[in-house]
Amino acid sequence: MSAESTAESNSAEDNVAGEPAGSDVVRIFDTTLRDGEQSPGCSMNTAEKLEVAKALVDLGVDVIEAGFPIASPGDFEAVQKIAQKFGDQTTICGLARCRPEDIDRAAEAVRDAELKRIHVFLATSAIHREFKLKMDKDEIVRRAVEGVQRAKESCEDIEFSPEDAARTELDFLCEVVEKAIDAGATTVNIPDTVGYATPAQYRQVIETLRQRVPNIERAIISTHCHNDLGLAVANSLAAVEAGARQIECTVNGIGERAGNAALEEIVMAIRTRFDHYGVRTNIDTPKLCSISRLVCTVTGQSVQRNKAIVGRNAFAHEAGIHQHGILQERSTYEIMRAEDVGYVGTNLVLGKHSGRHAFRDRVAALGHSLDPGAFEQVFADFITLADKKKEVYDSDIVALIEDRIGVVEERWQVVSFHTSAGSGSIPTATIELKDADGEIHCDAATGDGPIDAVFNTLERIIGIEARLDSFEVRSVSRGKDALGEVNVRLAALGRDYHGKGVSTDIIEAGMKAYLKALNAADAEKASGRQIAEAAQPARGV
Ligand SMILES: CC(=O)SCCNC(=O)CCNC(=O)[C@H](O)C(C)(C)COP(=O)(O)OP(=O)(O)OC[C@H]1O[C@@H](n2cnc3c(N)ncnc32)[C@H](O)[C@@H]1OP(=O)(O)O
Ligand SMILES: CC(C)C(=O)C(=O)O
Repeated sequence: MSAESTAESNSAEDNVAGEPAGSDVVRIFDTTLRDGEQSPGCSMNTAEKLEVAKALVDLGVDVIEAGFPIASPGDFEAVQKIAQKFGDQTTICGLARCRPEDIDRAAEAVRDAELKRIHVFLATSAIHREFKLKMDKDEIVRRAVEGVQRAKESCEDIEFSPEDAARTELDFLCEVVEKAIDAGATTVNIPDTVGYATPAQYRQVIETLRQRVPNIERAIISTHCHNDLGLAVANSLAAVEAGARQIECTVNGIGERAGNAALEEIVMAIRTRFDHYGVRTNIDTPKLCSISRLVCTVTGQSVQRNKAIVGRNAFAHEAGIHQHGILQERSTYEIMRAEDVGYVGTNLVLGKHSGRHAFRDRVAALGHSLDPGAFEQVFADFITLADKKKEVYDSDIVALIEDRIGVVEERWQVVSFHTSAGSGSIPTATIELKDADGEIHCDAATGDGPIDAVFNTLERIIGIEARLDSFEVRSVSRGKDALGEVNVRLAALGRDYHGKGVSTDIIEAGMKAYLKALNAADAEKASGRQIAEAAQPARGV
């Protein structure tokens, strides 16, 4: 039976969210930009968040939790811009504590979205009540109800989360959920905040809510599972078996501590095991790998090679017996097709004589849509690369696209560079950079090796001292002339920055990566200067 035919056979009884009760659609609520961003080292700027939001819309997620607007002006701005830009295509959600100021700020941030949601949360477990919130059960219920009611004044679509639900006494959880629905919640999310649940136990929590909460059919039951014991995906799927119809998850499973349930794993488990779950999602699965790589690029955090669905080895077969089986019949060792998740292999592609039409087709087939300006830049990079390299692969094109992602304003650009190194000589770099006003700055420095010398020279010209925390280099495709990709992470001006660069010359790739990170630091330094200047009383008036 196809997913579509099952969808048609649903019961017609509607809940207040307009979804048929017992619907076979599992909504994907993506929280990469909120819980994912809470992961150490994963913070993103507004331009990067907009880039990820666009990819999430293209992927087909049902809800984007774009941030926690009260947390900072930057968070507010990102949620507001995402709401303005994408709020007519998918639901944009802002998170709020059960506090009037949080709820009003979240309401303001999502106001311009046609499809909007406010997500209010309050912890309900005994540990959180006693030690964190210092509230008794009555106060929790009162604050939860007041929070939902206040949110309801500015938005129809309200989600309520009893934080740490999986460790909450079941009787009390049922009471809070019932009152939150009566107050107007259209989705009730049951978080396993600390990743403590097991699949059987979590399944039982959802079943109990469905049996004991009299108004439960008026809301969608949602999951939000953390991965502290590596059970986030298994727990989310167990909840689907029990009737949950929204899953909160993040791309690559990033998030607080060990992370959240990984979106790509949830989606492919539901799709691949339709025979078991009998439900479907709205996700365009061939875009899974490209969004995974996008999130790696903007956060500077790569996924491990053996990561399910999106890891480099997810469809690689090394052992002879497996290769033999695959050659006879693919399904002997593969339960899904690489093309169904947009896995980028090493297909030989285009050459320097290829035109824009063929290149645009290939970019689309790789799961990317570029605006005309970015397309022209990537096409120019491709022609330059095809001139240098005998064979250009899909993975090279992906690297070129990602090299352009998140590049908003490059305050400093390379005009030329030269390095010298070798035994018996002192490694030296000489670099010319152009600043935002077009002025050329040239300097030279030495280092422990040519890369160190390049980094020291960049710091001297830009005037920012940085500490290099990590430097990773990998080959993007095969062959000695392969593109090298360098990822750096550095600390400067009290913050962490990361950058990625690609080139067939790994010294140049390292320079591009370090410059991207220093450009981001310098942009923040400049905006800090502007704020400080604006705060000064005007002089000479
Ligand atoms: C499980 C989750 O992922 S929840 C989301 C977590 N995300 C974040 O925390 C985002 C980043 N956080 C922040 O920027 C800040 O913590 C802020 C702006 C939200 C709050 O900052 P502050 O006002 O300085 O408070 P601080 O974070 O130190 O303490 C939290 C306060 O909120 C209260 N609180 C926590 N959760 C809730 C809630 N759901 N509803 C109402 N109050 C709550 C705490 O009891 C504490 O109150 P107190 O200040 O009266 O003691
Ligand atoms: C705000 C809630 C849903 C949360 O992030 C958690 O409980 O982990």
